[in-house]
Amino acid sequence: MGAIVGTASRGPAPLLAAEGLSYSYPARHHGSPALQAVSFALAAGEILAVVGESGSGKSTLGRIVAGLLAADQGRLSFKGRDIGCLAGTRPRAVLKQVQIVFQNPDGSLNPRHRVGTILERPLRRLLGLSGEPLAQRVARLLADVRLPAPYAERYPAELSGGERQRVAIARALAAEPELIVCDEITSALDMSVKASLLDLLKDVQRRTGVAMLFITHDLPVVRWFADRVLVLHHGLVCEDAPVPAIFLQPRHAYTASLIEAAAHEGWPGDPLHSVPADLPLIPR
Ligand SMILES: Nc1ncnc2c1ncn2[C@@H]1O[C@H](COP(=O)(O)OP(=O)(O)OP(=O)(O)O)[C@@H](O)[C@H]1O
Repeated sequence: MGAIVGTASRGPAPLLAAEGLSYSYPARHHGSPALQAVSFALAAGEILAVVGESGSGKSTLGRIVAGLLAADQGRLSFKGRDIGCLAGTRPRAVLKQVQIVFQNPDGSLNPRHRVGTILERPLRRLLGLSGEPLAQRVARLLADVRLPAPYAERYPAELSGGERQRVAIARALAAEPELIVCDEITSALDMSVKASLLDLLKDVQRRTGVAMLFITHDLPVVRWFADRVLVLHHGLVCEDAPVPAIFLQPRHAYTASLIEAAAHEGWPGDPLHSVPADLPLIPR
C-alpha cells in the first residue's frame, strides 16, 4: 500500500497516477476517513475496476479522479503531469479528457432539453463545433451508443432507463475523453439491459481506446469486463491486481470474502449468460 502498484506502473508514464489520496467528508466528525493514502496507476486504454463493499470509498475516489471533489492529501497526475487535487485547479484540457458517468442519468440529464441539445452542448463548448459538423457528430455519437438518429428529437423522459444511460455515455464520449469514470452505471438496470450496455461500452473501448475507472459492486461483471481490479476496504487499497489473479489467487482475505459472497449469490449461473457469447470470460 502507498506505492503505485500494478501493471500500469511499468514502462512509460501511466495515463493517470494517484499517490496517497486521502479524504474525509466535512460532516464526519468521527469514524475513519472515506479514503486513506490510496495509490494506483491506470494505463491508457485500461479498464480498472474499483470494488469493495458499500461505504468503502469507491464513489469518493471516482469523484476525486473526475475532479468533482478535492482530496485532502495526495497527488494526481495525468500523462505524467501533476494536475493537483484542489477544487477548481484542474487544467481545462484535463477536465475535458476525464469524464464521469453516474449510476442515475436522471440527475445529470436536463429533462427540459432534447437528446440532441444535450449532446450538442459539450460539442460546442469543448470542441467548438457548429452547423453541419455538429449535426454529423451528434448523429455519430447516437450511432456509437446504438441509438436511432431520430432519438435526437426526444426528451430524456421519453427514453427507457437503459437508453438514458446510453445518452449519458454519448455525452461523456462527446468530449473525446481519454478516461471515463463509470460510477455504478449498470446498478439500476435489469440484467439484459445491463449486458447490452456493457457490450456497447466494451465496443466503444475497443474502438476509441478510452481508459475506464469502472466502479462497481458486481464481481461477475468485473470478471469479464475489466483488465485489473483495485479492491478498497474502509477507504484503503487492500489489493490491486490483474483480473485473473484477483479471481484465481486473491491475496487478501477481504478480496476472497468478496468473491465468495458473489459466488454465494449464484456465481456460476451468473449474468454472464446474458452477455453475448463472443465475449470472453477473462478478457485479453
Ligand atoms: N456527502 C457525504 N457526507 C458525509 N459522508 C459521506 C458522504 N458521502 C459518502 N460519505 C461517507 O464516506 C464513506 C465512503 O462513501 P462512498 O460513497 O465513497 O462509498 P462507496 O464505496 O461508493 O459506497 P456505495 O457502494 O454504497 O456507493 C462512507 O462511510 C460514507 O458514509
